[in-house]
Amino acid sequence: MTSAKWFERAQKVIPGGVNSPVRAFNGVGGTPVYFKSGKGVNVQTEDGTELIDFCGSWGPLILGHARDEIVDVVAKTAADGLTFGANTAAEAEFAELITTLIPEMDMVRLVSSGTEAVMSAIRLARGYTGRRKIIKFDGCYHGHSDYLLVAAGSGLLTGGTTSSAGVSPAATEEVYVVPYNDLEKVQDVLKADGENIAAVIVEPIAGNMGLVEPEPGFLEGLREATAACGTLLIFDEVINGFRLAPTTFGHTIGIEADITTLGKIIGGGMPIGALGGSTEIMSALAPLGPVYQAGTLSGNPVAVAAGMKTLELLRDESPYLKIEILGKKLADGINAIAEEKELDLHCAQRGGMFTPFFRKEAVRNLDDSKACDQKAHAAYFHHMLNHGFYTPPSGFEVAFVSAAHTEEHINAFLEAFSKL
Ligand SMILES: Cc1ncc(COP(=O)(O)O)c(C=O)c1O
Ligand SMILES: NCC(=O)CCC(=O)O
Repeated sequence: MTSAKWFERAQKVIPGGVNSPVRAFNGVGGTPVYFKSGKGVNVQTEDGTELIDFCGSWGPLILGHARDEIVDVVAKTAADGLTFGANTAAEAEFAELITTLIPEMDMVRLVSSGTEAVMSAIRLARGYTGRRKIIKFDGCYHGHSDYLLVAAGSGLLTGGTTSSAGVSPAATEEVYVVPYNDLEKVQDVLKADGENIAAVIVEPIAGNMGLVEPEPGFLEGLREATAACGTLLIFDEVINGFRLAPTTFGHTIGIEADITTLGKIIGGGMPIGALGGSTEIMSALAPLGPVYQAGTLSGNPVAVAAGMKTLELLRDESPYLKIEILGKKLADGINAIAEEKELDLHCAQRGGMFTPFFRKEAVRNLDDSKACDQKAHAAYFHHMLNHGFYTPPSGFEVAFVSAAHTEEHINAFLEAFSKL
């Protein structure tokens, strides 16, 4: 049965036919593709076609689909029990590995998604500081917990709004929203109300309004300004973590956040999230401290096994230079073709993350990203799809090059792109 037929069936029993709005193709039009199987960079669809995947399940698949070593350990672990709701040796080993690879984390708590990790990090920051308010950045997305569904990126942006119905105004009234890369504004807010602000949360490299890099001094400035008034700095590294090196982005640039959240890559394709920080801050979590945080499936043995194997492979194989070279080749190629054909676009790229922005000028915040031509993005998306390449179905996302991609895949992508 075709994707179109499956979508028709699904829409009757699943709201919008999807289990996450970003999959609905609302930003690009047309019918979502139904995936059947994946290996390496290739996915097979219900339409009988094969696609080369540059979405990578929105980020977890830095080693590609169904890497043998990960699938093997998942199968073996699953055969020994899917969940216990009790402690396992593997979760202790996994926490040891994470805290070794991420020196700013003395302790880490595992949860089941990035959303949960961030939701818990915010509660922890409030509980630890005894303050209520937070600062977030316009266009950053931190999952779908109430406090953070304001001025949010990702699927909300794609849907044409940046907030959600059903969120109590009381929740969002406690959130200051500041443009990304606007350090002065953050300093002003902290100066005026710092003693009531529990945390500043930021995606150190933003990935939910397309790829937007922090300008020199921005993250350093956040570190300084928060430290000066006892406000915690939270780096949401759900996308960034283990993306550019086998550690956090914060660690690679020498900036220690007070709390770091992780997800995606650290589960190797299984549902997981994590939050970590110093012993002092993490000790505020129950059962040591007063901040409650829990989960039936937290530290799930199958997810932990997949995550452990993924981090070990990343540590031991270090595919990062290869991914960076391929990512740069892709972005340089797109930019050269755009120049030659006088297309109004440029490609932002960092390591394996890239976003073709459909305007020539640089994008440094949400307003810039919103000024890009979304119709042109939709045309690009469908053109690439028709040529056998799957990229995120929205102009407000990042696409991913993985360790499973090769130069041939990049050349083929550029060849197809040149026909745009
Ligand atoms: C930076 C960031 N934080 C949090 C989340 C939420 O993670 P999840 O979708 O696993 O709940 C995402 C992605 O969706 C994200 O990109
Ligand atoms: N960059 C945005 C996401 O990764 C979101 C995935 C989802 O909500 O399904």
